[in-house]
Amino acid sequence: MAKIATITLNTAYDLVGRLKRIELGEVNTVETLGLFPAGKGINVAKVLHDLDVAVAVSGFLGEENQGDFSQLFKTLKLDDKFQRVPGKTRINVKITETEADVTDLNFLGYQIDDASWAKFVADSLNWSQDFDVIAVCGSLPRGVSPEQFTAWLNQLGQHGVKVVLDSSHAALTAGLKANPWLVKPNHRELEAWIGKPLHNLEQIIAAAKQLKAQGIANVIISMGAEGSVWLSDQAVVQARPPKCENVVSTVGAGDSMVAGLIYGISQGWQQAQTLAFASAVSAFAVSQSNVGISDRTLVDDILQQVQINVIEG
Ligand SMILES: Nc1ncnc2c1ncn2[C@@H]1O[C@H](COP(=O)(O)OP(=O)(O)OP(=O)(O)O)[C@@H](O)[C@H]1O
Ligand SMILES: O=P(O)(O)OC[C@@]1(O)O[C@H](CO)[C@@H](O)[C@@H]1O
Repeated sequence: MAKIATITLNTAYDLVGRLKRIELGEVNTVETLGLFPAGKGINVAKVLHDLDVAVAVSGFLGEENQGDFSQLFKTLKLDDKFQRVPGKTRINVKITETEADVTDLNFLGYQIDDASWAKFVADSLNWSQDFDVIAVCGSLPRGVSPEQFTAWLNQLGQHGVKVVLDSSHAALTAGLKANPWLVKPNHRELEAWIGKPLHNLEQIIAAAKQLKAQGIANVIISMGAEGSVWLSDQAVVQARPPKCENVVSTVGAGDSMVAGLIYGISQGWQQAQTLAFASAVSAFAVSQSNVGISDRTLVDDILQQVQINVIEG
């Protein structure tokens, strides 16, 4: 069985709620409440755990409010390789409006000093050699520069480990320079990378091909309810999940997709089967407020409805 780790450099508590409509400048009463230890890599690990896969988790945690994280790792038996640093892990606020998308308020968290970063780099390069797949997910904390991130990712990929990158903005741009083994930008992130709007699937595939050509073996572009497309050395495959009619929260949909991809790859599945499964896991994710697979039979039901289209290969 493949050994898998996820790394979240900028962990977060997610404060998740729902209301009809946000009135800017007014007092808004939020109808539901959830507070979850999260951050992209931790979300990926939670989903993999629910699929019965053993996972190690790493990155940074603020020592002042680490309690719920440490508890989660114990409960889920995740191998805790997090480095504790002075200060607090940030809290990110996610509000779903009944007839709109999620509004994210992502706060700034702890500051990483040079000594902490140097320790993390040395430790992670050491333990990473025991792993087959390492997913590096989310934004950079304050104190870690894009250049430092690229240099570390380059080293991480040198021992044959498959590096999966799921990030955005500066961390994505910097991470892409290290040519990870697999990346999963969404449609908007791909537009930002190429520097122009992409209006249809043809344009998205053309841009993704350009990204792949720089030396990335697997490029998966997620497109929200429209599904996703995966370019590998073998094929270009598109997946369309059934549209979720009752979207509760799209927070973590991308993370669930990454977990589903890693799961299929670690099982040795073919590209189409892996993408179909990842699509089902992510489509299921939008029907709930927390991240994870609470009902595997529902995922299997969705899987039956995923449409797969081999575009090339
Ligand atoms: N409304 C929906 N109905 C069905 N499936 C969905 C819906 N929204 C998202 N998905 C599934 O989730 C996948 C990832 O969604 P998306 O492209 O929004 O990722 P993302 O932007 O990385 O997400 P995140 O909000 O977690 O950062 C999609 O490719 C699709 O399979
Ligand atoms: O600021 P980042 O690291 O890019 O994203 C952080 C975050 O929005 O990503 C997850 C959902 O994908 C949430 O759990 C978390 O709050």
